[in-house]
Amino acid sequence: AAHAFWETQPVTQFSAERSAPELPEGAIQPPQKVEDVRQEPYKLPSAYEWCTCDVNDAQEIVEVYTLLTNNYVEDDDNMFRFDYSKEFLRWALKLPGYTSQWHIGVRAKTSKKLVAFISGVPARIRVQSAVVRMAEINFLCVHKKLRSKRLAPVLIREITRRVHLRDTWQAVYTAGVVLPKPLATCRYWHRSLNPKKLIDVGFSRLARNMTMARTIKLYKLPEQPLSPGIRPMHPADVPAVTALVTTYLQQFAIAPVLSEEEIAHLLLPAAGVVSSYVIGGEGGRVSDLCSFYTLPSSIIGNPEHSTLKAAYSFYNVATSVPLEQLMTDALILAKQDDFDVFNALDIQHNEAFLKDLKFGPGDGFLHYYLYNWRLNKELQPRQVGLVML
Ligand SMILES: CCOC(=O)c1cnc2ccc(OC)cc2c1SCCC#N
Repeated sequence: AAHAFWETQPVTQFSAERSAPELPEGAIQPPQKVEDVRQEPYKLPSAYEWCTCDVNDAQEIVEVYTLLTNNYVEDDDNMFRFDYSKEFLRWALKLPGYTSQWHIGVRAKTSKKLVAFISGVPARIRVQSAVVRMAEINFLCVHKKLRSKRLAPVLIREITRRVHLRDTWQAVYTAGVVLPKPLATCRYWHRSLNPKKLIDVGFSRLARNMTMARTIKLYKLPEQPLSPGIRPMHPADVPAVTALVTTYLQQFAIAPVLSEEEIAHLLLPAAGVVSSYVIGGEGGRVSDLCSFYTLPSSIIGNPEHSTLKAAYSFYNVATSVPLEQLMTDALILAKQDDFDVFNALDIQHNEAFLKDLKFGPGDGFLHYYLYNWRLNKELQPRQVGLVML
């Protein structure tokens, strides 16, 4: 049944033979007009109704948080479940140009309980040389008790309809599962900052020839950053950081095109949400940037620890110091903020520092997908510049 759904969608099918000549790259569907888009919402099972979640409403953001913290993505061993905070969700869903029409909920008609959610935010994504207006689709979640009721395909069709109504015909999304057809398949790497806790929860194991004391020593970091002059980013840095990031992202096959407003929203430090540090260059320029976002996870069923404090590598640009040194500073700054682990995908230039900075490969993959855009060749992780929250 899952394949039946994806076979109806404008995505590259698995069956796409190594046809020669290859089908043309770019939009899969012919251009459509907004006035031809279906006006009515798709049909839900009779006990449920659509709603639009107002993330500015204190109560409604709590409902979205509660649904996700109890029912969103878990790792394969059900050891962790993402615990996106309310502040993080507001930040991720209120990107410049957002519309609450793309913050879609499903409620039980009787109890009015929120039982499912899917979101989209507008983005300009460059795919090779084409800059395409897209929706970044995220936070697809169906309550555990309503799984295999085929609600996810209805949520996907409904957000597609609402995205079409705003004259947007492409989307980008990621998933830990393989769907037709990955644009790129990336791997998570983890750098212990609190090795004892990661061993306590059973994520890491003590190496047979190592004591706990030796293991703690192995992951120990300096108290202070190595790069002279590294400091938190502040509003006056936005133009220079936008220039630095824009130049840096040119080299990747898929990357966001970010305005100053989007750089300000995404990168200006927000406690418990996103941390960004810069090294100043001459004349108000910024020569280096490192950033990471805060995404805790619930630790499922552990008597000793309930939450894992995880930092996720975001956008990092090194032009005046070695990338390894800049990322070591990111680790030091994350450790100072009491993070237990620093996570990074093998995208951007990350392969250059993962092993040397003592990251270990995770057992999870993150697949990137495009909706209604064909690329004839799968990308290598190092060709990916886009980080999805
Ligand atoms: C200690 C290393 O693992 C994680 O940080 C972690 C935490 N929470 C999760 C929740 C759901 C989940 O579902 C795939 C994975 C994790 C992971 S590993 C993959 C993310 C990264 N890095």
